[in-house]
Amino acid sequence: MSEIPDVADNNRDAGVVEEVCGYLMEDPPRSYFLFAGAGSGKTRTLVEVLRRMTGVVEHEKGRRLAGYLRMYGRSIRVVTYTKNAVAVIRGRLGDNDLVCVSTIHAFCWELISGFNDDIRTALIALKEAQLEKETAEALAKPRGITAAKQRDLDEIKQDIEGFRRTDVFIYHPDRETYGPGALAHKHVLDVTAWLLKNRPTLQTILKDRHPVVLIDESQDTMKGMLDALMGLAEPRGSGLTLGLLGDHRQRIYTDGHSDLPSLVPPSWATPELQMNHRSQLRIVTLINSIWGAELAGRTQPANGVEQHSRTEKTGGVVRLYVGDTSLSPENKVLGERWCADQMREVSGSAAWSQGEYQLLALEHKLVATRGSFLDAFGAMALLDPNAAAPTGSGENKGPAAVQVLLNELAQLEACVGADGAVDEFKVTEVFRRYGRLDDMPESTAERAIRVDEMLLAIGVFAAACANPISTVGEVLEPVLRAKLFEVDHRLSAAYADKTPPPPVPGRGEEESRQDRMRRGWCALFDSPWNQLQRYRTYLAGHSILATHQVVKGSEFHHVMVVMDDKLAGGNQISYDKIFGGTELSKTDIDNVGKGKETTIDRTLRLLYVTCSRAQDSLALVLWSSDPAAALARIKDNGWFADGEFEAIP
Ligand SMILES: Nc1ncnc2c1ncn2[C@@H]1O[C@H](COP(=O)(O)OP(=O)(O)OP(=O)(O)O)[C@@H](O)[C@H]1O
Repeated sequence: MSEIPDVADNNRDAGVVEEVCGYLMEDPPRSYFLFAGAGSGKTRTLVEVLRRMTGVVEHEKGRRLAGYLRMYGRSIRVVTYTKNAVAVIRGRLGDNDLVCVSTIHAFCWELISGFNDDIRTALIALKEAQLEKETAEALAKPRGITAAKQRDLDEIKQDIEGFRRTDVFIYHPDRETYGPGALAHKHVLDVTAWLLKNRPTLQTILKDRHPVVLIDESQDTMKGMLDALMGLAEPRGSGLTLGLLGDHRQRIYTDGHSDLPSLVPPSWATPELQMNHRSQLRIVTLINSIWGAELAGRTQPANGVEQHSRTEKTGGVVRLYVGDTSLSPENKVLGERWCADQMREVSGSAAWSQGEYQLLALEHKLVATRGSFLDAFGAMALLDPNAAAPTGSGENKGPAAVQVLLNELAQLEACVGADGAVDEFKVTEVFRRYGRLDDMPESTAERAIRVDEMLLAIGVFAAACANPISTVGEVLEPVLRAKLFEVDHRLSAAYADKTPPPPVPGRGEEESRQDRMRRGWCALFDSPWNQLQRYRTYLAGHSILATHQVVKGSEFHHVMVVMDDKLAGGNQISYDKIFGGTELSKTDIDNVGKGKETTIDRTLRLLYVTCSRAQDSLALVLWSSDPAAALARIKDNGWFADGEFEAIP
């Protein structure tokens, strides 16, 4: 074959940048939905469009648009899903005052901050609608409004009263805000969506500041905001032009619209990227077949662009290994090691034997088991189920009450050598960083006593850290006794409380928040200290272990996807159903009948996202409740060729 068709093939999307620029510069501009599949280089496309539209790259119409934006003090708004994506786009664009890039939370807050009366009205309207809906739903049930339900309804009424009494609302897109008037992240999106629909002034402000809004990962963007913006962009020429980038096959959050492509108005342009620049051919064909599969229990349409791999990426290895889910966690880890050895052989890549592959697991608990920090993770999840695990947004801080363990003590531990020796210079730096040297006693004698007390405590701390069997409680003891750092009052109170943990609630039994927290504290103090380090690494996203949900936008040469429904909890996802080891449930069948989203739909998308992270080789490990049945179905469904799947011995 000559080289010309190859180049042409790899460049099949080359015209899309110009095509999109064309839509945005038509008079009036035309909104568009860019279908950008996995690894299609959507960030690059977005940046290239922006560079042309703002006159960075020579472009006649772009120069005119830049002049117009500058004259009216306007800019193009780009909304991304994570802060990381903001940094990537800003980095690639350089200094460009005609483009404003932010997350959706920062965008919304910029629009509404300071409009306290409007925020209050919106919050009250939203809560009143919720109250009305929940009351009607409860009344429709045979038992009517139960005592527990009444408590919930009263809480909503109290919230409404609280809003009425609030003068000023506060918020920060990058952290939790506390205290009177503090808004939660979700509130800010709901309020902005409500105001954009109901307040013409805000509509005018938006159009006046940002006549063009481009939204990345639109399949996962909160429905309410998307609806409000799509409403404002209609009819064409209304003063707001929208560009949505997305891939509905990669939707993994429930916030987004379930079938965005079908909602796109017919007047919009729908350009498509067909290339997958990331993965080798075999991986691209696998993800194409996964998406195209006709599976029992599937309700979502198989619409979307069939992807093409780059012409030089002709290889790639995929394997599916199936084992018995009733094995112990230890045996499963051994089984996964066996799979990695097989991958080493079939792919010829040493990365598989050197632990240099990315393990993607369905669930945080599974990751914590594989990463040997289950006790610490379990305790954190009891203390604050919403903050214990990393999330897709990159906001991974862990429960607020234990921050001293995750920050100050981690830094203090870094001053301790493997032999338990303490680097006093570094220790002083850590104390200075946290302002702990500011209020040392004035008098020399008292100062010397305090220094001795601190050094003694640091010595005990260092010895406890160096001892591999120390618990969190043991390491914490000298820190609290000598008041080395400022500690959240909940942590010190829990430590001082020596009552035993309440019993674990039975199946279906409700547990009060206090009991759950007390169990969490006791479990945390008893957890091995060395697990915290692994937990911190995981939280920060630096671990080779990750859950499917947090790998949005990432890519890795070698990927092992571990699928174990047993550890997943809940019934939102089931790989075993997709691969045939478990039958569909009655609810699944009912949902299919009603055309509602099913477990199969959700799982298929998660599988699509995880598989499409791999560049060169991909191992799927399924822990099934019926490995023989699953293997028989896998043989039939055609995703894998003979020799590409086998049982884990
Ligand atoms: N035009 C191109 N030519 C060569 N390589 C490209 C091109 N566009 C993107 N790539 C490479 O392909 C890979 C995937 O690109 P990128 O991560 O931007 O895709 P994406 O569309 O954001 O994917 P996903 O939605 O799956 O996260 C990257 O390694 C990138 O450098």
